[in-house]
Amino acid sequence: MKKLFDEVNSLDKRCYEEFALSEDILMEHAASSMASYIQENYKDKKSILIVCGSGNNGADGIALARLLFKAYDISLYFYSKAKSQMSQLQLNRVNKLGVNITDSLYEADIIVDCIFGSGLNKPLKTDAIELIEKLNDLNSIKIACDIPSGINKKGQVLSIAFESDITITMGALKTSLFTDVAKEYVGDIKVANLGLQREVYETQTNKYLLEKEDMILPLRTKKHNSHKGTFGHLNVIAGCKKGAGVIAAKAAFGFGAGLVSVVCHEELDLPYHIMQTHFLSENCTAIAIGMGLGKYDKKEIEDILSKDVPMIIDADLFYEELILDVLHKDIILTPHPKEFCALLKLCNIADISIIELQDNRFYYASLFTNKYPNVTLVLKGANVIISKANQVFVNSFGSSVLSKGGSGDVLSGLIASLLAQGYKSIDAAISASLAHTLAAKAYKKNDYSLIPSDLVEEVKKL
Ligand SMILES: NC(=O)C1=CN([C@@H]2O[C@H](COP(=O)(O)OP(=O)(O)OC[C@H]3O[C@@H](n4cnc5c(N)ncnc54)[C@H](OP(=O)(O)O)[C@@H]3O)[C@@H](O)[C@H]2O)[C@@H](O)CC1
Ligand SMILES: Nc1ncnc2c1ncn2[C@@H]1O[C@H](COP(=O)(O)OP(=O)(O)O)[C@@H](O)[C@H]1O
Ligand SMILES: [K+]
Repeated sequence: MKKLFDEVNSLDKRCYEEFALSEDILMEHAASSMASYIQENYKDKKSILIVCGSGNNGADGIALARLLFKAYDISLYFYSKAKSQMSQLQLNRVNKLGVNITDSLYEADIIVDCIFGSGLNKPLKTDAIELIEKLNDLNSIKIACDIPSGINKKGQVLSIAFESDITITMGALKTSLFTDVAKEYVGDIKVANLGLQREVYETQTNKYLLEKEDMILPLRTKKHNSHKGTFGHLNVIAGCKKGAGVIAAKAAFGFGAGLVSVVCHEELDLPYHIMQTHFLSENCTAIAIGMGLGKYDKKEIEDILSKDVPMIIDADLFYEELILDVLHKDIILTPHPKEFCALLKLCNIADISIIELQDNRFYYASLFTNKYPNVTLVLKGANVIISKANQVFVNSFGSSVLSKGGSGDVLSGLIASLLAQGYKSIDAAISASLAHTLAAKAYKKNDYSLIPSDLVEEVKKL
């Protein structure tokens, strides 16, 4: 996993104070990382338009113009006059070289957005909105310097933002690049070193971006003397919408649980390898409950929730007060944003709209897991936030391939399967979430066509 930071100003400050690096050195490395990236990846391209604002994000762009001068046909466009000390210094340097400064926006092969970076501190004015709109309409390769202009430090987009293909971010990865809203704009994210190796530049953090290597698949090869019970017995509680529980059960079986039973009073038409019971199995090693629950018998659900068995809770139960009785336990919750808003309200943490939540996902996820430190929260979305106590992990591998009914049930099944096989809650949540999104990534048919069973088939091949 890679470290994530809410801000890097303090990290830059440490470079000046502890390592005697100057702002000029840091900026030279920032610009030079962008120059190398462009030269390595776009050898065949000719023209580059660099669009600058008045602060140091603009200064990065002016320095980039100097570094690529003569290697490409470079033009600088100024949204506003160079104001910061560094941008004036950089401007002085390019003026001496004779870099072209233009007042027209044209479709260069590459556009580099250096209008606003971490200093965006107020809503965009109309002229900035119009500028970004025009840039977005151009059919160029689009690179954002540090962060696409229009995204603020919290990862919010108040009006519009630059739609980049690549964001080259300075020093370290920031949480603002991993909100659901930002995902529409950031493209591929690269990190530029600022004159120090990343491990030296970075300090401690409690937030991490998950990588493929963080997925630990159930390993059977070390368990030779095994039988089905070795790999756990999952009980999935089916409710009114029985399909949800059945999807979860199938996903769980495909992900390694030795036995999977669906608990339901009505007779179900299940595949032969999935069992049905009317009550919890004596030997069950994990429970999945909530998906498709609908109307239920309160006493029966209370009884199930009171069991001392690893448990994942999903969907309809986030609207029920019953859930308050188990939030002190080591359980996993997998709400989507609407369900999480309902849960926050039930817990008296906040009464907020989905928009407010989506604008502050990290904040509310942490508020919740700080209040309930034994719970592992999997807050679903374009970038899934997994949090326990004060630790936060982000899974950014998902895509709209997953925007289909039933995708969440597959995720619940995968998590439940790992719980049944003995994973700790946080490990089950991380590995299953990665398996879920990487399976979707591996799906090769048309984006729109995925059904839950396709996802399970891809999970089997990971
Ligand atoms: N620190 C370092 O060592 C390194 C920093 N680096 C780079 O510096 C960047 C941060 O630079 P920064 O702090 O100068 O801020 P930046 O993003 O250029 O914007 C500030 C300017 O924009 C203006 N402005 C703001 N909002 C506005 C609005 N809505 N509409 C209109 N104007 C608005 C604001 O105006 P003011 O608030 O003064 O009115 C000010 O003039 C960072 O992202 C990275 O690229 C790298 O080189 C690595 C080393
Ligand atoms: N655009 C997207 N990008 C990434 N992941 C997505 C996207 N849309 C949906 N997902 C994922 O798909 C799943 C949907 O879950 P949910 O809404 O609970 O579905 P359901 O209840 O119908 O099974 C979540 O894991 C979510 O993170
Ligand atoms: K920018």
